[in-house]
Amino acid sequence: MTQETITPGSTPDWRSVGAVLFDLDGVLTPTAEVHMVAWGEMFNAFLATVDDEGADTSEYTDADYFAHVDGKPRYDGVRDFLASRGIELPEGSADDDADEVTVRGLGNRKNLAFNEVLERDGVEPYPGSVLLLDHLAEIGVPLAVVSSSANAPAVLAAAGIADRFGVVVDGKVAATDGLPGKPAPDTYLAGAERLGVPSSQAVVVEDAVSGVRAGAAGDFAEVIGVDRGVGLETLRENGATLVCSDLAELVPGGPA
Ligand SMILES: O=P(O)(O)OC[C@H]1O[C@@H](O)[C@H](O)[C@@H](O)[C@@H]1O
Repeated sequence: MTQETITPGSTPDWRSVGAVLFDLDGVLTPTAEVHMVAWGEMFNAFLATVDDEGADTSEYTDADYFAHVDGKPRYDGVRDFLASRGIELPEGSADDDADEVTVRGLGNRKNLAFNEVLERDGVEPYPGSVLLLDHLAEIGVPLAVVSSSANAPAVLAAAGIADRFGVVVDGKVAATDGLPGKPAPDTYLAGAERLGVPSSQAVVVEDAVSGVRAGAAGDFAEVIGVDRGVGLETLRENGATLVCSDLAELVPGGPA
């Protein structure tokens, strides 16, 4: 795979693509921002309670999100961030109540905050992403969503785009089927397989470092990185073969 940046007039040849596998949060909907706020509130409240000289309890920032949490399954994000600060908690169980101080308890706490915002504010898809979905539907390319989030079906429904995808591999599907989360390629490979398309003919579209790594670890035709804050260079360095700032740039004849 070679690396390119979208330039005016150079869009992928979508008619030769077997399928497109989209990440959701930050690619189709601006919900990465909702996740970021919910994680920040939860982690900073938690860090304020940590009394351990060996732990780094300085403020959790967006840089922590991009480095340790973005794109990963919920509890992997908690575990990886805590490890970066020298903090280890018991795992807990998936149905821990959100008050318990465990990896799962903290993840559940954040999930309550995320769902509160989703219910209160709703969500609109990125207009540029809808333009690309429209184009791909018009030329008949099979589409899947491959998201680490267990909330993906609720977000797709709230954004009014659920019916555009033949397959959704979300955090719950991955847990049920025992699929390792991003940065492992397994959820993307499962998306292609469920659409009945060889992965080598499928394109991955991602905004997170863990996600472009997942794409690069599979044998996909292309890994497109969309920069929503991670940075074009970082996306490239981690395996994106093509980078852009908005999916409208990938629509033939669209804004470049
Ligand atoms: O907690 P959820 O909704 O299952 O989501 C897990 C992760 O899903 C990813 O899609 C998001 O990029 C992350 O921010 C989020 O933490």
